Amino acid sequence: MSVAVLGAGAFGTALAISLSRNGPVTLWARDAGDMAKQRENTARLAGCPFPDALFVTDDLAYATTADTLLIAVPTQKLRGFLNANATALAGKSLVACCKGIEISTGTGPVSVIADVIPTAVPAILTGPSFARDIARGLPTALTLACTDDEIGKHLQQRLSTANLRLYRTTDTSGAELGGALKNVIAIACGTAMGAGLGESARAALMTRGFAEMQRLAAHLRADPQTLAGLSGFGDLTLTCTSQQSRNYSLGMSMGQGTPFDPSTTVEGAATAQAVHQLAQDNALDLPITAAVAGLLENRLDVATAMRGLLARPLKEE
Ligand SMILES: NC(=O)C1=CN([C@@H]2O[C@H](COP(=O)(O)OP(=O)(O)OC[C@H]3O[C@@H](n4cnc5c(N)ncnc54)[C@H](O)[C@@H]3O)[C@@H](O)[C@H]2O)C=CC1
Ligand SMILES: O=C(CO)COP(=O)(O)O
Repeated sequence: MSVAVLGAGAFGTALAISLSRNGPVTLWARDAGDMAKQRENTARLAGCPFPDALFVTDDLAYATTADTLLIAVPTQKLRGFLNANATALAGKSLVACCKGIEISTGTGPVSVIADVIPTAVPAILTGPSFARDIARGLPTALTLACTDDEIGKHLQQRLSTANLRLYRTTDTSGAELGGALKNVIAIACGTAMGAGLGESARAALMTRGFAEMQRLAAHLRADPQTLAGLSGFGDLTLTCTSQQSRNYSLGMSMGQGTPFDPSTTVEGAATAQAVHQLAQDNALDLPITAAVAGLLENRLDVATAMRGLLARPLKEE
């Protein structure tokens, strides 16, 4: 099984570095720039040199001769990327390596792939992992979700390494929801910590945020077990507790009232908007998501958002 990673941001580069410890891997970038010469992605993942088995190219036709393609572009860019390259991607195993819900459709990456490239076998690789940890070969466990279990088994074998352990599921819906929704809750947690509301408040937001994740997943008929696994609870834990997370860091800036670089990829911002819309359309009660959407759209300030959450009617857990 030959592998190429399409998209050379931090995560795509880290995956390509990690997988090339198993055998040859192609990393495709729109603008390969000096990466091939420098043998390093200095813009997105500085300090992580490329192994010899990693080949960098900006030739998509060449990269897509691999039979397994990992797509690591941000969720809101995925449809455009697929549409632009539909012919080359037809009939392939396409593994989404992004976390989010598309604003225009309210669906996740697996559904977007199935919609644009119906002949492809879509899958998703998701779970708790920072790009830098993966690139350094630190121990990591992720979820590989593919509705076709036989193909899922092949992908699990090929994409696991000595330090990157993949667990398998056929519940693509649960896996993509966990990865998308935890980012929204991480923004909420970062905001609380940035505003000095304390670690007890963060624990409350994580727990009640997880309840929101489960509520939406149940509504969309995802398996609750998936949400309790690496792609849900696991990634929620990592992202809500680490300043390495861009979602958490955006929240910290909002809580502190400090500026944040708008060019940073923060998937939870668009996903908060998409999920808030989904909740409204389906009469679902997702108050933390609503608060994050309100903060991001400047409809709410932090104090008002927190007061609103605390003043909700008391209920059973
Ligand atoms: N950075 C991390 O630690 C992790 C990131 N992820 C996920 O990986 C996805 C990508 O994030 P990062 O790599 O961190 O972002 P990044 O901001 O480092 O890179 C995004 C890359 O996508 C490329 N890109 C954007 N639109 C494109 C298009 N139409 N065609 C080709 N390339 C395009 C950009 O040029 C850039 O290289 C996100 O969904 C993120 O949630 C998942 C786990 C860990
Ligand atoms: O998804 C991630 C960790 O699992 C990376 O988080 P950020 O996108 O918030 O940096």
